[in-house]
Amino acid sequence: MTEIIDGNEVAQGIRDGLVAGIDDLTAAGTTPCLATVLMNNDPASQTYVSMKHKDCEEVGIATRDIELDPEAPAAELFDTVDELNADPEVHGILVQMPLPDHVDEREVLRRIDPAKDVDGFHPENVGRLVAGNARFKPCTPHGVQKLLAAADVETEGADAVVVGRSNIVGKPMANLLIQKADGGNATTTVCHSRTDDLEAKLRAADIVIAAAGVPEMITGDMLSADTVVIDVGINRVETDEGSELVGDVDFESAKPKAKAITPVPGGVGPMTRAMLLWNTVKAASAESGVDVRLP
Ligand SMILES: Nc1nc2c(c(=O)[nH]1)N[C@@H](CN(C=O)c1ccc(C(=O)N[C@@H](CCC(=O)O)C(=O)O)cc1)CN2
Repeated sequence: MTEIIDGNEVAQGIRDGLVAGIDDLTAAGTTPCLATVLMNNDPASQTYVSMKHKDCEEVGIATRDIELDPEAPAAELFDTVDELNADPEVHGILVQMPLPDHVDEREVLRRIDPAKDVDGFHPENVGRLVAGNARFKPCTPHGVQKLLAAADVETEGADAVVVGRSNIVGKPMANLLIQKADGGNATTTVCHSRTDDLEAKLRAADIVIAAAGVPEMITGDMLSADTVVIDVGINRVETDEGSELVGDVDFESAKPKAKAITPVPGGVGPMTRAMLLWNTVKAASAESGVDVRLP
């Protein structure tokens, strides 16, 4: 019987597991605080940011909610980041992606204080992750690791295939899977739009992480029996009945082939949010010197 890995349930467990540490930090005079900066009018981004704030409120993390006009000059965003970097009450800074075309994303990410970079996208933090000494693991791949662990999926010795090579998911995911650490030690192949014979690579995989951003591109006939399938894609598509969210995996055809599979929605998305809280608590703990146990 195929296991459906419930991301909402695993994320709730992470949030519950953070509360004691947040209470300890707050009692010691440091309430963890996440600042989000939104500079686009995309309804999906607005939803994600408001969900992040709601999650923070549930566990006792304070928030700052900054919205900038998408047409404002890039300097306004840089100034905002500088102010948040200098604010001792802010422990985590998240600039919601995507940014408007006139803003250089790399320049923004370089500007965030690496100790407050709870997305883990600053070059210093990317370098630390690659070197096996991560400060903040990027939230989506970290969430995938937690989902695999919750489903008792052994990565050590497994053949893992990551489909997608983005800086946010594909590259850090592959790096985590090859680390000499829990949730790593997998033999990892990264596939992308120029990969020859993707199907052969997928059929040879024990674990498939789909993060290509192409709706339902991976179908059941491309998979071997008993593959673990983690679907990172979150694509809004139009249907006769309106619009719906689908993953990069065609869930209905993949489910009977898979040993375990994540749904969309309710799979990786909630974990991305939960691991953002995790990183914010880690940042507050490091800044205050108060050690807390992280779930
Ligand atoms: N600064 C960042 N920007 C973006 C990131 C990121 O990690 N950091 N990732 C993505 C989007 N993302 C986070 O912001 C994100 C996507 C989806 C969800 C989520 O909870 N999805 C739900 C469905 C929500 C809905 O109903 O629309 C689910 O899958 O169940 C959370 C976060 C791009 N930008």
